[in-house]
Amino acid sequence: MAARMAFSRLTRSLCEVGRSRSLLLQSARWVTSASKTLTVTMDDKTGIAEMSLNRPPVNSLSLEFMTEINIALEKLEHEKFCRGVIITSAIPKIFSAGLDILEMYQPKPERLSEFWKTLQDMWLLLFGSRLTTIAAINGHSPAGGALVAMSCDYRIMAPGFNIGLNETQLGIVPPFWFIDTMMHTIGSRQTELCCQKGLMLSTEEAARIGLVDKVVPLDQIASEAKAEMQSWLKIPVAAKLITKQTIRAPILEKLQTRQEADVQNFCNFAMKDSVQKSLGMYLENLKKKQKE
Ligand SMILES: CCCCC/C=C/C(=O)SCCNC(=O)CCNC(=O)[C@H](O)C(C)(C)COP(=O)(O)OP(=O)(O)OC[C@H]1O[C@@H](n2cnc3c(N)ncnc32)[C@H](O)[C@@H]1OP(=O)(O)O
Repeated sequence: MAARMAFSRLTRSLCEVGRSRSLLLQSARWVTSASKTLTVTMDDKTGIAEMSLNRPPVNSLSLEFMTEINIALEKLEHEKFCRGVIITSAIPKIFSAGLDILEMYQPKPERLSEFWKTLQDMWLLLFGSRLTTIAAINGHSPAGGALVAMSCDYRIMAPGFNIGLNETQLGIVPPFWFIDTMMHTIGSRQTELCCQKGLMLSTEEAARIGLVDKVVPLDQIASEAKAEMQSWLKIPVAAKLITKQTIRAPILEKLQTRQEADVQNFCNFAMKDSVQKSLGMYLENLKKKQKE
């Protein structure tokens, strides 16, 4: 029921944004069509898919982009030959800048709630995926970008970048399920330190506290992610999946049982004058930084 509702929301969002994002089976590989912002390929010999994010300038997660990601994730989830997916970025030095702040700044209320539902769906799909998921983090990964990475089963990151839930630095609060995902990854003490201070950790710092599992040079990220995936795919699939579900089900259920309330909370919070002011100032600083 919940999955059907999520899927119908996805379809509705897609119609609303008026863009067609079908995945086509071309000979042995799945590829995205009609889209420059997401490329999904599947190696039918190994069952390993790669999803490459390509929304310049910084892979920020807009309603349309997340809708596209969700449709691709749904498709891979139901593709019986697919066993694992590697998520990476096609944009140099940026994995994802997180949520598109422009979606939250001076928003239209209807679009704002659709935006949040679509983000919830993305997290539910990724964190709850039957597939083995690996984030090949080849660039900076703040906030929503870190959420995508933390929702995967394994994280490989190149040196020289930053990752973390930096929401408090923007004067906003990380939602409970962002925090839960981080607690699941690094435990509650480290999560509290990271989230209260809105820390953006270097790759090495992130590896030290287990936010990242492996550090490899940028030019080896793709091959290392594939090698790591192969080792995960050797584990008996049912045993691995049931274990994953046992660990993640309570975390998923917490959001599933209060999705509507969470949307309402977010919209009320985002529309507050003080939050709008913080977001406006943050956007201005980003632009100023560019001119300096
Ligand atoms: C209300 C409750 C919500 C709670 C949950 C919130 C979750 C989030 O994800 S909030 C978003 C948090 N993200 C960030 O704080 C990242 C901000 N961006 C950066 O730190 C940097 O842009 C960078 C490290 C990702 C990349 O740096 P650089 O390569 O130097 O690129 P620029 O800073 O010059 O940015 C280029 C261009 O992109 C715009 N931009 C950057 N991030 C975002 C974003 N998240 N959303 C929308 N737009 C973004 C930036 O303003 C520049 O725009 P132009 O000046 O128009 O070129």
